Parts: sequence; structure tokens; C-alpha cells
Amino acid sequence: MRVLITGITGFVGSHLAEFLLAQGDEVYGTYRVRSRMDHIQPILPKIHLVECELKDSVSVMQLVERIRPERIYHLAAQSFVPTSWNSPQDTMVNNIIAELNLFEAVRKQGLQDCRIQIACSSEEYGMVYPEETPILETNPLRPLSPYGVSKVAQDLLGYQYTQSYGLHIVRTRTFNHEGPRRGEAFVLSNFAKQVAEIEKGLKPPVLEVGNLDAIRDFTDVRDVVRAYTLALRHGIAGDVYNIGSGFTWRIGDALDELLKLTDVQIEVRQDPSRMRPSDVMILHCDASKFMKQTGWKPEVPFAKTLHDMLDYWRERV
Ligand SMILES: Nc1nc2c(ncn2[C@@H]2O[C@H](COP(=O)(O)OP(=O)(O)O[C@H]3O[C@H](CO)[C@@H](O)[C@H](O)[C@@H]3O)[C@@H](O)[C@H]2O)c(=O)[nH]1
Repeated sequence: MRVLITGITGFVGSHLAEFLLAQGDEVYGTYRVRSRMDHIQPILPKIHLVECELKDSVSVMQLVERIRPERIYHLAAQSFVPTSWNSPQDTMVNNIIAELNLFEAVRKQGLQDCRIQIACSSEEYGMVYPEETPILETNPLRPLSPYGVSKVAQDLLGYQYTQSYGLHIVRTRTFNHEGPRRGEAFVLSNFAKQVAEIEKGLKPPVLEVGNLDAIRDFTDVRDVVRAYTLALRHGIAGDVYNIGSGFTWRIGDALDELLKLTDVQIEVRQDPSRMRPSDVMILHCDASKFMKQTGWKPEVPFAKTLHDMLDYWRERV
């Protein structure tokens, strides 16, 4: 199978590429001039890299024309929620226009059999009341950040392109996912990096945190990439699926689990700059629709995810 991954150099993209190569797929991936290559270094000889600015419709048209993919995993995005408050326009353009360019290219090239997965997000649910959990696909979308709004737009564009043009687009609303290679800005990876730095004496034994009361549903990235491949194998075109473990953690409790993995004594201190203008307080996934449709079940325990993330940072700081 000829597969295109947008954002192959990223956290999820690199794990997905490894998974697809092991399945015997021919893997193509897009990158930008400033993309970091360290995550995909070991698989570089086995993949086809194409430089492409997804915001540029001409480049995307050429990309799709050249590769004529049978499967597309559209992962490239501005994915850090706080960045979307600092530069909302950039988030909108990166997330919405890039996807639009991709859909238009597939449509205009007449690749009707190409199946496309789009990485939507639980951030779309935004303001969720406790009695509305666990969250189903039918829950209202009340995004609380420009990032959340951009993901709603991506999600609905996927629906519209299936309805209007018959493209085979599967929308996956993934809850928080973690694991080795996770960017250092994201909560558990950030905490793990700080622990590793403290262990090596590179930082005083004080771990800075933001809102510890938020509740998140964490899934290991390796389970998530397997879910994406199942979404394209068994998912219904135009349909939307929640993907998440169904197990929630208060961020403060997840931090306590992480701190159990180190011998050093660490003080936890709130850094006001890590607080958000509005935070999504609870994201608890009901993935039963996806599980029923595809047979997917998460397999990697949370303790292993934390352990592997900490080891990842211990090797790098
Ligand atoms: N990043 C960060 N978050 C912190 C910190 N302290 C507490 N938090 C809280 O930890 C939660 C998770 O933050 P992130 O890891 O930044 O992820 P997110 O905002 O939930 O968004 C992630 O998940 C979405 C799916 O729900 C993804 O769509 C998105 O791209 C991202 O991966 C938020 O409630 C945040 O306020 C900190 O020091 N840093």
C-alpha cells in the first residue's frame, strides 16, 4: 500500500511510520525545511521524504499528483493549545487551510479510492459538564481555545468533503496521547524532562507546573497509531470516532505517579505563566463506537507510558 503521512517527522508521525513499515507499506511523508529529523533518523533509509509546505495549494497539488497515495494520514498541524492563543491566525491557517489544500488536491486528481484519516481532537468538546461524561461523539462541541476551533473546522471539513464529493475521509477525535518523543511542551513529557534534568543536577529540585486539577484521558501513542490504521481499514467514510483509553487522570495525580519513578526529592511549584486563559477541565473518552467498529483496544498500560517517557528524557538531557 502507498501511504502518505503529513507531519511524518513529528511525535505521532514517526511512530505511525514505524508501524506502517513493519506492516510492509511503502511510506511517504512530508516535512518542512525547519522540521527536526531526529525522530525519524533510524528509518530514513526506508521512507520517502518530500519537502512540502501544506499551506501552499500548488505544492500540495504537486505532492498528491506525484505520489498518488492510496492512504493518507493527515497529522501535520499546530498542536499545542497555548500557542493558539499567542498566534491564533497561524493555528487557523496551519490547521484548516493545509487540510483544505489536501482535500482539494485529492478531489481534483480524482483519487476517489484514496482513504484519508484526519487527526481531530477531544479539544473540540471543550466545555464539558461532569454529567456529560464519558464523552460520546454526539456530545456538543464547545471549544475553549483557537486550537479547539481549528480542529472543529478540520473535523467538519472532513464531513463536508465526504458528503459533497464522496471522498473517503475518516475523522478521529483523539484524546490526549503520550509516549517517548512527545514534544517537551506537553504536560507529561514536560514533567518527565524536568525530572530527568533534576536527576542530573541540571536544574534545582523544583518542578514547575500549571493547572494540576484538569482531568485528562491518556492513551499511549503506540496504541493511537494502531487505532489510526484500523480507522482506515474499518471506519465508515465521513463518520467520526472518539479514540481514547477511557481511563482518566487528574494531572496532579499523574504527576505523583511519575514522581514515584525517581529517587530524588522534588518540590512541586505552580508557575502562573503555565496557566491558560481557559482550560478544558475534563476530557473522559467513550470510545465504544470505535472499538465496536474496528475491534481496537488500548494495550499499553499508563505506567509503561510514563516509564518510557522518563527513560526517553534520561537519555537526552
Ligand atoms: N503543557 C502543560 N500543561 C500543563 C502543565 N501543568 C498542567 N497542565 C495541564 O495539563 C493538561 C494537558 O495539557 P497538554 O499536555 O498541553 O495537552 P492538551 O492541552 O490537553 O492538548 C493535547 O491533547 C489534545 C487532545 O485532547 C490534542 O489535540 C492536543 O494537540 C494536545 O496534544 C491541561 O489541562 C494543562 O493546563 C504544564 O506545565 N504544561
